[in-house]
Amino acid sequence: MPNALATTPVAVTPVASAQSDRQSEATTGTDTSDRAVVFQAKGLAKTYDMGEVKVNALMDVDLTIYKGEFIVLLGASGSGKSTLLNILGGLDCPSSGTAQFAEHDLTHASDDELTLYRRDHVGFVFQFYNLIPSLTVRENVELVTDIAKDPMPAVEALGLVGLAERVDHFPSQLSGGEQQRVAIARAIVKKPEVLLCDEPTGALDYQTGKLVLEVIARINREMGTTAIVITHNAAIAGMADRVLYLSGGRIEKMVQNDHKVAPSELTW
Ligand SMILES: Nc1ncnc2c1ncn2[C@@H]1O[C@H](COP(=O)(O)OP(=O)(O)OP(=O)(O)O)[C@@H](O)[C@H]1O
Repeated sequence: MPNALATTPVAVTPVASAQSDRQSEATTGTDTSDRAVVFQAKGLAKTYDMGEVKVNALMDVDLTIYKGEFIVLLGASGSGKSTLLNILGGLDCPSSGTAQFAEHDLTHASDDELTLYRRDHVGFVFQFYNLIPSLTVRENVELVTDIAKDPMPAVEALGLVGLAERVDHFPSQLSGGEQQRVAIARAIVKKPEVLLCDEPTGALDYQTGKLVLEVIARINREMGTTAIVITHNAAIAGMADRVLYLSGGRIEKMVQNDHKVAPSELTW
């Protein structure tokens, strides 16, 4: 089987991209033409076929995401946010349309190719931290450094999330916010190009949620990691470069923020 991820070159022309991007650029006057494209989706659709019932989770999504952007995905429950994130992260495949990561074709990739794609390029953070309770904080992060191509030391990643002093503790000895920061360290230790976060503050209180958002913003700012964050909290939109509003499986609106707000300044 051809290695679609490794071999499919794609001529990407950012300005001639999605209608919704043109709408965003027209609205904000932002010129993104000189920036590298990380993700490009065209006519993306996902239908879950449940026999008699078909669920159109995603429809007609055109989207271009640029290197280093901080994107927030907002939308009602069931609007397709996780479906879109999962396709971009190689956890799911579209029913039609195309999705590209840089020069890699995600649409026709095999399971093995998607596994390699996720391993080499993507860091995931979910609402629940999924740490292994019997391993220390350092060992949880080293699970990734053991298989990654060019990781940073686990302790360095834990330093970036402010947990250098806690490396020999077990998850049960940490608060929820600290465990989520370990999960972020585990996601970024392999220096992924993209960090995909599905409701990373969903299980956290106000102050702890802000701390976790600060960490994600710092990774985005200091490592240049493209970040896409799903949230139900509209206040978080203020920290994004660009906000995508999903409704009924479609991108309803995109808004470019002229000024980003630091998470510490957000209120809700
Ligand atoms: N594996 C699946 N099988 C069938 N339907 C699914 C599946 N996954 C998602 N869906 C449906 O697709 C639609 C979009 O779901 P998705 O999880 O992407 O929404 P969401 O915006 O992330 O919602 P939430 O904010 O509640 O997490 C929903 O109607 C959902 O029920």
